[in-house]
Amino acid sequence: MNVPHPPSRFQSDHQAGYQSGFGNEFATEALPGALPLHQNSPQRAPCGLYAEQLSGTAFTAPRAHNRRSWLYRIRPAAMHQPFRQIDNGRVVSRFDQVAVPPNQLRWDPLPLPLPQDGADFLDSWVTMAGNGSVAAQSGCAIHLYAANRDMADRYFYNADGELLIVPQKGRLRIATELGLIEVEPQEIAVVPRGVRFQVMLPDGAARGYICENYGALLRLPDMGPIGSNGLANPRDFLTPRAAFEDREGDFELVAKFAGNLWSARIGHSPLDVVAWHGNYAPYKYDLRHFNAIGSISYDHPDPSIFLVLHAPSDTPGVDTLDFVIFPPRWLAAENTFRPPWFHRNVASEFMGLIEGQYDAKSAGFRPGGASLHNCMSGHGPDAATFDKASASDTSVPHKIDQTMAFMFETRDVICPTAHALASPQLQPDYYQCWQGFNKHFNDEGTGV
Ligand SMILES: O=C(O)Cc1cc(O)ccc1O
Ligand SMILES: [Fe+2]
Repeated sequence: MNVPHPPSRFQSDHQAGYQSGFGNEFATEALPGALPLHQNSPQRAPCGLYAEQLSGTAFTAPRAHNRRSWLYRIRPAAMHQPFRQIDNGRVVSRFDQVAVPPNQLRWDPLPLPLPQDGADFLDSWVTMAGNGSVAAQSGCAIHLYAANRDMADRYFYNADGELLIVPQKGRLRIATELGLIEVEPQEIAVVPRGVRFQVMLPDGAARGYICENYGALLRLPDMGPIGSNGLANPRDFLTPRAAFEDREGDFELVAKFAGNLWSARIGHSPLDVVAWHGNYAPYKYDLRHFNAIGSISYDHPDPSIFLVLHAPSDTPGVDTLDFVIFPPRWLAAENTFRPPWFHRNVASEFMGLIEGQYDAKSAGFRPGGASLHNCMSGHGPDAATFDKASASDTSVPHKIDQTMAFMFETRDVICPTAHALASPQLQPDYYQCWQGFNKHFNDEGTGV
């Protein structure tokens, strides 16, 4: 049933403004005086609003990691009809159902939906792979989206994890309870577990990647000997100012909870938070601001040097999830094989490409595509890249430009879904890129 609703009236104190800093204690109000001062839960909150706490970590988490926000809203979040289970579509949350091949895997980009097969951001999720467990709050799922419809009159929240959204094509306008985030390709957005939101597509269509992090909240890495500056700088992370819509109608609230999708009717927009304060909030980051650090002498550092955000495990130094990028940068290492080397890792690697070409692959890894190299599966430069880099002049620096690749790297094996293994986008001949290596070996002792 299509009931016309009044147009969205999204009100913000600074429509285009964000607050800067990673995990800061923010305070923001879309109406002057809506935020109570010096107390969270006054007997009667200002402007007739309801006060509500949203916790992202245990109440007793150490102060440095404790994340919660206080929301001052037109109606409490509890006010909606009961949820009923709906079809999960192509969203998968269990990864123990498929025998995981140790093969290197690569996929072409997902086609955008045809106009007649309209799909909004949420409809369009296709789970490609994942690990861990929603119930144990550890691991992650990796989804692709390819959408061509706004999420009009429906809203979503994910109780299973925070969402790291990596647009590859088209902008996203993510209206959340805590304010509006607009992202374009080369930017990322993170929507915390539980935060309700709606996604609009200003360009009519959009495609990208989502990492659903079931584990500890993503955070900035410690930097050790790098020092106090570099990599992703905290002030480049932007959190929206309070913005709200006061909108009544017959709307849908979709929840992802315990691995399944659920739908409830709601008679008002849940994006009705007029003011909030705290440090549990969505944010965005422009990957082009990443301060890439690399070798200025010889050899190629481990890709952990390009870590943007990570979700630590309970084992010091071992992450459940790393988000790593391969941005434009100068390569200056002398007498060095400069592209990614051949390797096998204990960790598992799911890669995507936002723009351009990735320096380990001469062809076949396309923007919007994906690759998966699991625990101890050999991979690295393809034969053409190896030949070129082995012959290049390393006495001069070389700029890798107009590219942005990324990697979701995990401690646990990344298990592809049945859908991903049967996908028409799967490249059956990917292994061929490592078949053309010539034998250079000679036993006379001095190289090739
Ligand atoms: O596999 C890849 O292309 C990612 C990667 C890049 C690199 O420079 C070193 C190791 C690594 O896994
Ligand atoms: Fe790798």
